[in-house]
Formats: sequence, structure tokens, C-alpha cells
Amino acid sequence: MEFSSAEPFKGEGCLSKEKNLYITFVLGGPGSGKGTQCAKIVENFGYTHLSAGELLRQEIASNSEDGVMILDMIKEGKIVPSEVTVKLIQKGMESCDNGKFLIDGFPRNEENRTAFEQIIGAEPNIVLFFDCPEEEMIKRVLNRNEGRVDDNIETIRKRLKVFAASHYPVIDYYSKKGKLCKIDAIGTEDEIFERVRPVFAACEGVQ
Ligand SMILES: Nc1ncnc2c1ncn2[C@@H]1O[C@H](COP(=O)(O)OP(=O)(O)OP(=O)(O)O)[C@@H](O)[C@H]1O
Ligand SMILES: O=c1ccn([C@@H]2O[C@H](COP(=O)(O)O)[C@@H](O)[C@H]2O)c(=O)[nH]1
Ligand SMILES: [Mg+2]
Repeated sequence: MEFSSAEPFKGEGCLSKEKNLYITFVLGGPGSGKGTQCAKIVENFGYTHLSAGELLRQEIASNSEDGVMILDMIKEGKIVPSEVTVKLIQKGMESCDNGKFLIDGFPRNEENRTAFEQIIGAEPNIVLFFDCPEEEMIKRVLNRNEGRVDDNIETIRKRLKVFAASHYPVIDYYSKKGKLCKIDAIGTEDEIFERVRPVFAACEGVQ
């Protein structure tokens, strides 16, 4: 485990002027268990969970202007333009009194990361990275059964390729800043949560 940053972020963005922000980015490949573990963190530590993928799926469902473009990108496993995603995250953060956020599945590449910093004016305190072998991720996604348009073997392969090609620079960036907490994502959901729990328990005292 290599993280140090439990202090609230007080940056220049509109959000950070209004409240202390405790931001955790939750990263990992498709099916690595991000959403599952976020639900447990919410339950135990009272964070607000914002899944970037879920915000994009809600945008499709609301028939918004960007909906068709987003659907096309998701079907191909491609990364939606940063500005679109960051604006949705910003809206989610602004609509919440709580300043403790889990931002799940974002940033997916360096451009996402810098867009968040510019638009939101804040950085994460902690970055969780769920480290899971590809074969396990494929098995989990194919068993998920939630009717997602991208939960098929063809799109999963594309998502894994995009993940492998774009996430390392982000992970590396936060590792160098001492913010990365890599979690072994093999085991039962409860076993994995026992690896996650100490990260948040350590922050409780300073919030
Ligand atoms: N430790 C685990 N062992 C077995 N199955 C798991 C485990 N954790 C999660 N799952 C299951 O695997 C599937 C994928 O998990 P989850 O949706 O949390 O992944 P994710 O990282 O959010 O994926 P995506 O990036 O595609 O949204 C779900 O059906 C979930 O119930
Ligand atoms: O920041 C993001 C998050 C997601 N996407 C697109 O959505 C799908 C599904 O994301 P999940 O995190 O698995 O729910 C992803 O493959 C991308 O196409 C995105 O573009 N940017
Ligand atoms: Mg998810």
C-alpha cells in the first residue's frame, strides 16, 4: 500500500471553494469489482458513489443531445470525450451536500485526468486500483447479467485493449504522487473489502 494523502483538498475550482472535498478515484479493468466494492465503501464509510459509466448510461437513457454519440462509444468500448464525462461528474458532485466522493471508472486516460483537474479544480486524495487478471475480469463480466450493451465477449475484448493501452500512465502518475493504493482483486467480495477497509479507516480520523 502506498498512499499518504488524507488531507481534504482545497483547490481553486467552484466545488472546492464551497466544501472540503475528499475524492477517491476507483480504477481497475472491466469487471475488476469497482462497483461492488464502492457499494461496500458507501455502506461503511458514507461516501457518495459516482460511477462515470453509470452517469453516461443515464445520459443515454435520458435521450440527451450526446446520447447517441455516447452509446456508439460504449458499444465500441471507446472512451467518451473528457469534457462530456467531466461535466456529468461535476453535476453529480454539485448536487450533493456530502463532499466525500468515490469516482468510479474515471479517469481512464491522461486526458481524462487533466480535464478533471482543470474543470473541477481538485485532485483525488486517494486512488484505489483493483488489480485483477484478464481471464477473471472476462468471467465476471460475462456472468454479470445486467443487460449492458457492452457485456459481450466482442466488446469486452475491445474494453480490455483500451484499458491496457490507456490506464498505466494514470496509475503511474498517482503512484509517483504517493496516492496509489493497489488492491489485489482476487478473492471473495468480502475478502477484498477487508483489503479496502483499512484505506478508509485510516482517513476517518482526519475527516
Ligand atoms: N470478488 C468477486 N468475485 C466474484 N465475482 C465478483 C467479485 N466482485 C464482483 N463480482 C461480480 O463481478 C461482476 C462485475 O463486478 P462489478 O460490476 O463490481 O465490476 P466493475 O469493475 O464495476 O466493472 P465495469 O467496469 O464493467 O463496470 C458483477 O456481476 C459482480 O457481482
Ligand atoms: O470515464 C468514463 C467511463 C466510462 N466510459 C465508457 O463507458 C463504458 C462503461 O464504463 P464502466 O466503467 O465499465 O461502467 C466504458 O467502456 C466506456 O465506453 C467512458 O468513456 N469514460
Ligand atoms: Mg462498474
